[in-house]
This record gives sequence, structure tokens and C-alpha cells, in this order.
Amino acid sequence: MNSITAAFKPSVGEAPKQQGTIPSLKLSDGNEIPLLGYGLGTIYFKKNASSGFDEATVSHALAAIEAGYTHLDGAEAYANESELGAAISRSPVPRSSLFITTKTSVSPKDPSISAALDRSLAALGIDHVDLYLLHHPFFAAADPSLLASKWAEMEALRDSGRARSIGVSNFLREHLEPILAVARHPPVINQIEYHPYLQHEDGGEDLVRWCQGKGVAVAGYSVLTPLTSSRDGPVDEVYARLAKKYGVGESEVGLRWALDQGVVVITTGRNEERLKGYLDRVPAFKLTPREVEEISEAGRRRRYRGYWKQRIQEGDWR
Ligand SMILES: NC(=O)C1=CN([C@@H]2O[C@H](COP(=O)(O)OP(=O)(O)OC[C@H]3O[C@@H](n4cnc5c(N)ncnc54)[C@H](O)[C@@H]3O)[C@@H](O)[C@H]2O)C=CC1
Ligand SMILES: O=CCc1c[nH]c2ccccc12
Repeated sequence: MNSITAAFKPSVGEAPKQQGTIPSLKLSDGNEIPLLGYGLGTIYFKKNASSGFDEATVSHALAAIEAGYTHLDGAEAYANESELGAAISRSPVPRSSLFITTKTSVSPKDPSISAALDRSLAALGIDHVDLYLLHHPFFAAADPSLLASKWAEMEALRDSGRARSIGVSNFLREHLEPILAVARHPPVINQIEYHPYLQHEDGGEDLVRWCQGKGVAVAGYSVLTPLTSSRDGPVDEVYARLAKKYGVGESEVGLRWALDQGVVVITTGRNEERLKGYLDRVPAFKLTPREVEEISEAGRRRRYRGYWKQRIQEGDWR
């Protein structure tokens, strides 16, 4: 067992973890990231037409923080960084106990990553983010040399202290290699869609293990896809059996499948009971390597991608 999976297993012979406390993973730059995060990308509400500010989003983010989620995942593209900022400032949890991620979509219209981070910090009402990510590699589709040059801009943000850690999202090996070849501060994490129906093993290549082997941690989003947008599939029987065995919900089995591979999980939701249940139950059990593989094996019988399909079809990616 590696130090990552050890960190999220039930403690044996250690002081019991405080209920609702989420263990962390040490990143390659020495900073720590809580293994379970709450995302603001997929809780949509209509913005109030007059103020352009959505109180319902603030309430849900605040409820997540109050439940014990200290890792919050945002992005400039989600257009709700002000709402996340309001939740941060209204919450009783000190800023120093929170881990705030946001992301930039590098666009030809707005090429300065430093200016993008300043906009995000202003909207969030904070002076640094814990993790700043390049949201996707599409900006470099026509000119791959942009991967290294934009990464140098990210490194300057880390040097400035405005981003404590820097990483990428939706990157494949072909996008990471040119960066790893020249980086002073290599990306600490790659946040990707990861679930049993999208295991990134194309052509015998295992992107998750490849990243981890290079010191780039993996964070998974849409981990619960078999229970949400791609239901009635081949993993259902295994989820149901393991949920019964461990006395937990199927969502919790799905989350553990990723965590037990050392993958940080970004989930979300508006159902407070379900979210609190994750904090209570997910750290309290662990799948065996055989059970993880059983889910993976069943998942390989279906292929499904929820995000970024259109950009891939347009040839920005594969
Ligand atoms: N970097 C990127 O390109 C992307 C990042 N993300 C980040 O990840 C976060 C989470 O993404 P999701 O796909 O929403 O994650 P997810 O796969 O964890 O799904 C969360 C949803 O599943 C529902 N759910 C949980 N258990 C269920 C069950 N048993 N039956 C039915 N529904 C159930 C929850 O209510 C919630 O709405 C986003 O908010 C965003 O922050 C998401 C997409 C792309
Ligand atoms: O981050 C990925 C998915 C997502 C959710 N909401 C938005 C808004 C704009 C771009 C991407 C996304």
C-alpha cells in the first residue's frame, strides 16, 4: 500500500479520526490536498437577473464547508467565484483551514494568465489560491509550444505566492510531457474525468498510473458517473454487492474505487445528508485491491465520457 492509500484507510492503532475529518495527500511540492473536494462546476442555479449573484449557490457551498468539506473546487469558467468567495467569507472556518482551487481557461482573447488569476482572487476575496489549474489543454491544439510557455507563466504565479500549488486539468500524456521536460515547478496534479467507464487506458496506456509515476497526482471528477449520467451499466451489480458488504451507499463505493487508487476525488451535490454521509462513512472503510479491480474490470465493458466531447470532436483533443 502506498502512502496515499494508507492515508485514507480506516485508522488501526492510531487515534480515531475526528468524525468528518478528511485525510490529505502530500503533493510533490510538499503541500497537502484534502482527498475529497466539493466542486462548484456542476451546481447550477439561475443567476439573479438584477444582481448577477446567486444566493442559492452560496448556501450550498456554505453548507458543504459547515459539513466539513475544506477543499473547494472552482473555476473562472463556472462564473460563480463571487458566490464561492461569499461562502468562504461567511463561513466560520478560517481561510487557513480551507484549500481553494480555481482554474483558468487560457483563451486567445485573454492571453494573460496572471491577469486571470488576479480576476479570480478579486472575485474570491482572497489573496492566494491553494491550487491553480490550467482548465484544459485546448489552447495549445494549433501550437503545442504554448504548453511550455504558458506553464512558465504558471510557475511565475507560484513564485509570487498568489498560487501555492500549480497544476493542470484534462491533460493527456502528450500535453504533460513537454511541460515535465522543462518545468522548474512541475504540475502537482492533473484533474481529469475518472470513473469506471472512463479509465484512460487507451492503447495500453494507463494515464492515471503514468501521472502518478511521474509525481503528478491525479484528481478525478465525475467519479459517480455510473450512478448519474450513465446508469444501468455493467458496474451496477458490483456496486450493489459491495455496498451491502460494507453497509454503505453505492455512491460511497464509487468514491472509494477512486480513493483506493490514490486518486483525489472532486464530488458535489445539493443533498446535505448525502454529503455528510460521505464524510462519516467514506473514511471508515476501504475496498480490497481485488474489489477495486472487479469494478474496473466491469467498467471496461462500457465507454462513456460526460465532459468536453464537443471540443474533442472539433479536433482540439483526442
Ligand atoms: N476540470 C474539469 O474539466 C471538470 C471539473 N469538474 C469538477 O468536479 C465537480 C464534480 O463533478 P460531478 O460530475 O458533478 O461529480 P460526481 O460524479 O461526484 O457527481 C455528483 C452528483 O452525483 C449525484 N449523486 C451522488 N450519488 C448519487 C446516487 N446514488 N444516485 C444519483 N445521483 C447521485 C449528486 O447528487 C451530485 O449531483 C464539479 O462541480 C467541478 O467542480 C466537473 C467536470 C469537469
Ligand atoms: O469544468 C468542467 C465542466 C464545467 C461545468 N461548468 C462549466 C462551465 C464552463 C466550462 C466548463 C464547465
